[in-house]
Amino acid sequence: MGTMQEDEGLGYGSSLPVPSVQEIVRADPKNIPEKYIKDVEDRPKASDNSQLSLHIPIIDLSLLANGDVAERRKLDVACKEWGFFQVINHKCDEAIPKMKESVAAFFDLPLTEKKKYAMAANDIQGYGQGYVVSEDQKLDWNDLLFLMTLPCNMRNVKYWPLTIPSFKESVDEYASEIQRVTDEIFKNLSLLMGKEENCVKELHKDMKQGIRMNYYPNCIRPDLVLGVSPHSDASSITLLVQEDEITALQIKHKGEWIPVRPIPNAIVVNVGDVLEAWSNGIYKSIEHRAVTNEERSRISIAAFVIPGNEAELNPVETMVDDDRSPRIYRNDVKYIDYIRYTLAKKMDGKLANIEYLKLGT
Ligand SMILES: O=C(O)CCC(=O)C(=O)O
Ligand SMILES: [Fe+2]
Repeated sequence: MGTMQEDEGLGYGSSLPVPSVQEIVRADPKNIPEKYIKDVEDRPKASDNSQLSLHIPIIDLSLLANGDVAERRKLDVACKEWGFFQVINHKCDEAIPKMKESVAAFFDLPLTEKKKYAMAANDIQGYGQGYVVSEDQKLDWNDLLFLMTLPCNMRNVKYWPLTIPSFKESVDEYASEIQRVTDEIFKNLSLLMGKEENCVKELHKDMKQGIRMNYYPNCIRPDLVLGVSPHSDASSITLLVQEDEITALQIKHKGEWIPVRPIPNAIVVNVGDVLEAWSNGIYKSIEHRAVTNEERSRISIAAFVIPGNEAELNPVETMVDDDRSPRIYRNDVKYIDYIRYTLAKKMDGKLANIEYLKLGT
């Protein structure tokens, strides 16, 4: 592993150290420190739109892989109207449970052990909390381990808990299976965008994958806190696996928070800000958040597909039409500028981040 990378971090930004929520709950399950109690208007509401969850599109990857045109059209509608879909028949059925077990084994380690993989002051990789940039911001009910996983030369082993026997093997297998699913989705998106099938892949220049492993402790007052505050992802797409029995992820659809009810074994995929820009806003990067519950902790695993630093975020020319869809995104932003901008500010919903990519800002 190159020492340069170890010393300099990813160059994306950093996050301030805060206590482990898992330890706060372990010490006293009744204690919810003030810093985690959201302002009244930001708290999750009990009113529940779970009926709408039934309409979130389901995409069959095996049909996409067979060139099924109807399924490809479903993918188009999913990215335009929802920005979120659940993928079935992806053939990751062995890799997913192994990955979940290894992640659970990590969070089961004693705090002193986990701290050996703590984020360095200049990096977002490692064990810690996400997007903490100011001493007085409200915090999320979440601990995480973030690792760059692909390509292999991006890995920084000092953050990898290799004392867990299965960890590296599970992540290796999971990362490459998720890459296979990603490639299939990108092929289809390229065709939908009127391009050659390798177009979206090439737009990334040096495509990378980073995996955020989230641990959300249970919370005696789920009405006061959020597992993850509303945000959109600074990826091209994100592929998430979660627990089959707990509904926690919510997406903002037509102004309402809608829970994504898990389909056992499915992978939840969402459009990130980068694909929104490439598609000139035709595909939507949707705000989402996660809530907690009183009874059970929850693990989720989010694989972010990330372009190289030098990748340009210009809209693809086939998505721009002076009459029907004039260009609304800038032609002069590189990924590194964008990621630095987003990580430097508090994670406060989608608008602020995506605005940076739009014309006239
Ligand atoms: O845990 C979840 O369901 C959402 C996680 C998420 O949005 C993220 O890690 O970016
Ligand atoms: Fe997210």
